[in-house]
Amino acid sequence: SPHHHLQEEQDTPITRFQQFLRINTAHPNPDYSSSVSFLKSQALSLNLQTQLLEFSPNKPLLLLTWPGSNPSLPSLLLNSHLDSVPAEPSKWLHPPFSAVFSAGNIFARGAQDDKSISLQYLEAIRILQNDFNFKPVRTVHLSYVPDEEIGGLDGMAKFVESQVFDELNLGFVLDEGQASPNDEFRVFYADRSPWNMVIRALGVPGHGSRMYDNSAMENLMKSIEVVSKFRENQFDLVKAGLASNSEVISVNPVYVKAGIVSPTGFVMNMQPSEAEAGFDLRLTPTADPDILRKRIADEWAPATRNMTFEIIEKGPLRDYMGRPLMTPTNDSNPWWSVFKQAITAAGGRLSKPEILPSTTDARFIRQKGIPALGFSPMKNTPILLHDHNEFLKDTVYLEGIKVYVSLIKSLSSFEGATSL
Ligand SMILES: CSCC[C@H](NC=O)C(=O)O
Ligand SMILES: [Zn+2]
Ligand SMILES: [Zn+2]
Repeated sequence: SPHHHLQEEQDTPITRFQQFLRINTAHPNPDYSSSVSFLKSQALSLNLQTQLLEFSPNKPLLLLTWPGSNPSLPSLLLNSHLDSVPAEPSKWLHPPFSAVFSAGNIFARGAQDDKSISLQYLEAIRILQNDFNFKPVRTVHLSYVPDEEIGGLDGMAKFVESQVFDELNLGFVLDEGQASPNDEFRVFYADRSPWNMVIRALGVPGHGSRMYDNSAMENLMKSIEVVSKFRENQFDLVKAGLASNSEVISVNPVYVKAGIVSPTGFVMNMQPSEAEAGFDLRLTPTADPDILRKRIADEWAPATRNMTFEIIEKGPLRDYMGRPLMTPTNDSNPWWSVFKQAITAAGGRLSKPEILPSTTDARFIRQKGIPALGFSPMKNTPILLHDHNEFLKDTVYLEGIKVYVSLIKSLSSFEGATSL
């Protein structure tokens, strides 16, 4: 239709957002090269410097730079990730990488997490250049990193250890947050840290009809009961209003694996000699990892019941000084008041700073001792990251750009001392 034709011809913040969302960045094969080309062309139109880094084969990291008038001051970094979690198209109203515009909402995997901020940063810079003729004092960098959704080990974790990163001389970093269902923006000063835990049981095999002690399944089920009790105690704190969701340690079972399998299915009359279960654990920044490990060894997977366990720590728990990975949100952090004032100046209100229930690449930045806040300006928006039918409203997206105009303006022209 002519109308459709007209829409395709337009180049607006919304059509640029749709174009970016149409790149299939889902794991396990995110199309990094198309995303990088798209972002590079945007960067060129803004006269930003571009640097393509590659810390792992075929996992590019795009670094953009808007030089400040006083490059000796610590710089600002606006970070986002290039990749997305997968989607199940059959469970969506619209194909997840079609970026369909429907009743004001743009539907796509990545609309909230986190392609919105990837482009809002750039759109804000476009406005600052074109409408305000603004020139930053501090240099502003933008990083587009691979692999955040699978732990960041080939992305941000390697970037922060590089010489390029050191030479950025970063003073403050903004990374992604989560949507806010109410009228206040949310801001995150810490992440919970993930542990992948597998517990395994060995036990006495035997005929499916026999009752005896110490089968692998019995041993595993006893453990699952103990873990469930711990989970319930943590969750009770939340339900009683004594802690928020992200202020307790979460543990959730994600798989169980056992049974003797034949080509026709599970053998029903044999009790297996091995069984295992996997759990997603999230530790609060101040949780004591040694105490938790001891609890796991003593109570969740006791050797006395032929149990073993394995923990894979997905990233750091402490910074180089041994401190929990938390960015101060008080007067000890000069960036905090600049951040807060910039939100107010944009007409926004902030809710009390929170710990993020999930995990982002900001933990690698905080580990280096650099202050970082998680922030995605999406208010009056349902929290749909990793969910079906992820969407963002056009007006929310556009208002977010204005918030970043204010933030980039304030943070990059702040000339006070900033060492924490
Ligand atoms: C093991 S690190 C995984 C990071 C991931 N980040 C976003 O969802 C998360 O699960 O929180
Ligand atoms: Zn994300
Ligand atoms: Zn995510």
